[in-house]
Amino acid sequence: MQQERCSSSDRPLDPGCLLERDAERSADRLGCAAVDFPVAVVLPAGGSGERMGLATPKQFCTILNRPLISFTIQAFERLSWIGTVVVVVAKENHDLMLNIVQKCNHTKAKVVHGGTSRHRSIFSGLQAFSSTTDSLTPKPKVVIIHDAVRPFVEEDLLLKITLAAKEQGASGAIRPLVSTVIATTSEGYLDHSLERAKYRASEMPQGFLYDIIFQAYQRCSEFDFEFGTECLHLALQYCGTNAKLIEGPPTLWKVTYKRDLAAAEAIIKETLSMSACIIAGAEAEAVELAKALQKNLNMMETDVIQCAKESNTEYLSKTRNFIHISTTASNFLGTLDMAKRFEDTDHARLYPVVVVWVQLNMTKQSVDSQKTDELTAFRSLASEVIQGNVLLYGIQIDHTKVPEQWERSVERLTQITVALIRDRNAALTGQLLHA
Ligand SMILES: Nc1ccn([C@@H]2O[C@H](COP(=O)(O)OP(=O)(O)OP(=O)(O)O)[C@@H](O)[C@H]2O)c(=O)n1
Ligand SMILES: O=C(CO)[C@H](O)[C@H](O)COP(=O)(O)O
Repeated sequence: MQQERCSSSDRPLDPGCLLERDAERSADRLGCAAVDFPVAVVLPAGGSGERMGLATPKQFCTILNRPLISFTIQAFERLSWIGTVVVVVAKENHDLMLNIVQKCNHTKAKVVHGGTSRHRSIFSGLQAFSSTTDSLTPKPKVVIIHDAVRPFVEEDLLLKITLAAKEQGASGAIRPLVSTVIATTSEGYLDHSLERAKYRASEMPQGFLYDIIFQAYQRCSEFDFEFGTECLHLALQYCGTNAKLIEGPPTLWKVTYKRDLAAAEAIIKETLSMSACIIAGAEAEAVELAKALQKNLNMMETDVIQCAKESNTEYLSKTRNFIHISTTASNFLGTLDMAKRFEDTDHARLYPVVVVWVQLNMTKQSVDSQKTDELTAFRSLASEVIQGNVLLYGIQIDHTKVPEQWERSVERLTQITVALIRDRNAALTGQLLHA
């Protein structure tokens, strides 16, 4: 197997850690070493998403075929040092949530019913651990509370929050304020403004010694339950625990309005488009095209390999984008094999896998009937594998020995490939485009 790889040192970190990268694997090892006490999570997901203005509560809105809440659960579940993830939902969404848990295979998730306010829902989630009969949810030392609608939480921050909560009793993520906060008079005039540099926005996740936050909720007032928005405040007011504040990244923001869903989708798509694997076979022209494509795809981390053998599964953990170059007209058996394998394995369960079949035409001799058969077969394969979350596209490119013409074709091939990978548009699968 041949392997060539572009440098990745100047690339941004994954928001939401969608793919298992080396840095995360080592962070998880660090997490395991540093966290030698039980940690659990409560995800309040019992709201109705009024400000989103959709019939479906925002935590159940889908991004790339998967409910938003599943991304958030996965951000915790993938960490070996985190135990049970209690998901708190409204009673009427119980079955919906159980279906999501089953379909997305969220093995650490436990679903409980929430209340009429966020604080009531969080308290319900905490009570799941105080049951003496349920051995599935033993009481943790530290509990992380995180809004179900903040899908991009990374391991290093979770680790800091957890360790600070263990030391101080409470901890929370903060961000600098974007706008200045002002107080208004009852007549709608400016009363005074706060000195922005002195204040921070309180975000999530927050971490607590379980006993402290549980006691704070037991002691807090009906007014707190109904109108309060800050768990850290409850820990301070009712248990005298001053939270340690930790600055988090901008990706912690809460999906609140419709535009936030679009932004979350864009972040996920961008992250999934950061790498690709080009499978070129052994033929000289295909290898030449693979190298030209790799050079043009310089904004992505790319590997060129000869074949996608079952024994060689290393490439699977690195990317969810595959470009298969074949020179034999009408022969997409290799692509078929690969697409089927993704469908059969778990690789496409959480994120759609893109397979771009590049057909390098060495001659222009294929007759129209042959082309129609080929397209029909390709479309039927694409509609089959999309059931397993594999998005299959085709691009034809004519080989030419005229350098300028070839360069233009390769440039077009690059642009179409990038557009298909970035957009992950299900409606375009089964199309045979021409570069
Ligand atoms: N009774 C409630 C209300 C809110 N939440 C959860 O608390 C988190 C943050 O709240 P927010 O963004 O306000 O969600 P919603 O209440 O759903 O939105 P809105 O205020 O626009 O109605 C969300 O994950 C939401 O599902 C909850 O578990 N139980
Ligand atoms: O980040 C917070 C906790 O400190 C917010 O207060 C929390 O997400 C509440 O959500 P909302 O008030 O918008 O329902």
